[in-house]
Amino acid sequence: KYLNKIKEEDEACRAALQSGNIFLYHKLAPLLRRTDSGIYQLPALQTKEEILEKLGEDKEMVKESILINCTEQNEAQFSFDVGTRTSRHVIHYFMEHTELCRGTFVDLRKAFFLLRGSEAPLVARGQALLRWHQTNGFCSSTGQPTQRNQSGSQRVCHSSGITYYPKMSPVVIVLVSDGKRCLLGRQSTFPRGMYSALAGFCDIGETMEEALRREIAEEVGLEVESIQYSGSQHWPFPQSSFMVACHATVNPNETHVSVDKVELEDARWFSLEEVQEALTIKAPPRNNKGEPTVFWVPPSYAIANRLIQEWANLQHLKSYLN
Ligand SMILES: NC(=O)c1ccc[n+]([C@@H]2O[C@H](COP(=O)([O-])OP(=O)(O)OC[C@H]3O[C@@H](n4cnc5c(N)ncnc54)[C@H](O)[C@@H]3O)[C@@H](O)[C@H]2O)c1
Ligand SMILES: [Mg+2]
Repeated sequence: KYLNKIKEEDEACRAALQSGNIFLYHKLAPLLRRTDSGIYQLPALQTKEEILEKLGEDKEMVKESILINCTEQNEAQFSFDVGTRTSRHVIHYFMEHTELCRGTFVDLRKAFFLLRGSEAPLVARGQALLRWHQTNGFCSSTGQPTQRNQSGSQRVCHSSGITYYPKMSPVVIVLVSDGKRCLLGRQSTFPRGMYSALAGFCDIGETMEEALRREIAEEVGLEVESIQYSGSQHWPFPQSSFMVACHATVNPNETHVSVDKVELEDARWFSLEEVQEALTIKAPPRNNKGEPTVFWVPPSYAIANRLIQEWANLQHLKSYLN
C-alpha cells in the first residue's frame, strides 16, 4: 500500500527519497561493494550521505532517482545512474571516488554472479527501469519530449496525452522431455559448450501455450503433447523480458529433432547423467583461449537452470518409485 502511494503521489515520493536508499549505476552498471569477508553487496546510499553531499549543486540531480521498490520496513529503494548526465564533473567525481562507497561499478551479468538472494532481482529491476527511462524520452506519436512523474512509474506526453509505462516483452521458455531425456539447444552467441532450455518471444495476440507450441515446432520441429507451468522471472538481458517457464512433453516415439539453423546452432537430447554432471559445474573448465571445454548449463540465477534442476529431480523421483 505504501509502495503504491509513493509510486503515484509525487510529494510522498519526494519525502520518501529524503530517507530512502539509493543504488548507484554508471551507464547501467551497478555499484557493488566487497565486504571484508569477500561477499559482494549492493551498497544502499542515503541522500544525506557524504558522497552525495559532495556533489554540491549537482546534488539536485539525485531527485531524478527512480523508485524501484520498498523494504518490509517501508524504506523506499531508488536507482540513480551517474553516467547519463552531461555534467562531466559528476561522472568524473563518481568514477574517481567509488572508494568512498568502497565499491566498483560492474557489468550487470557479472553482478548477477556476485550477488546473493534478493539483491540480484533488485539490481536487475533498478537497471531495467533506468534503461526504460533512458530510451523513452520522446513520444512515438508526436516526437515531443515525455515527462516522468516523481517515482518514474510512468512518462506522459502532454501534447498527445499518451501515458507510457515501463514495458516488458513476454517470453516463453520451455524444457521439453520425452520421458527419459530432455531437449536443450544453443545459439551461436552463447558461450561455448552452454546449452539451455528453448525460448521464444510471444507474438501479439498469442496465448502462452500457443507461443510455446509454435516456438518448439519452429525451432526443433517437434509437436508438444502436454504443458506444465513452472514459474516466471524478469530477465534484464538484452532488454526487459518477462520469462514464463514451463515443462513440456513430446511423444517418445516422435523425437526426431529438426533444428532451425537460423535460430539455433544446435539442439539435442541429453540424458539424466549428462544433465546431472552439467548441473554440478559452477564455473566450466576453459582452454588456453579462455573458452569452456565441457557441456554446461546456465547458472542458478537463470530460470532455465531451475527448469533443468526440476526435471532432474523428477527423474530421480521416478526412478526411486520404480
Ligand atoms: N532466463 C533464462 O533462463 C533464459 C534462457 C534462455 C533465453 N532467455 C532469454 O529469452 C529471450 C528470447 O529467447 P530467443 O532469443 O530464443 O527468442 P526467439 O526464439 O523468439 O528469437 C529471437 C528473435 O525473435 C525476434 N523478436 C520478436 N519479438 C522480439 C522482441 N520483443 N524482442 C527481441 N526480439 C524479438 C527477433 O527477430 C529475434 O532475433 C532472450 O532475450 C534470452 O536472453 C532467458
Ligand atoms: Mg529461441
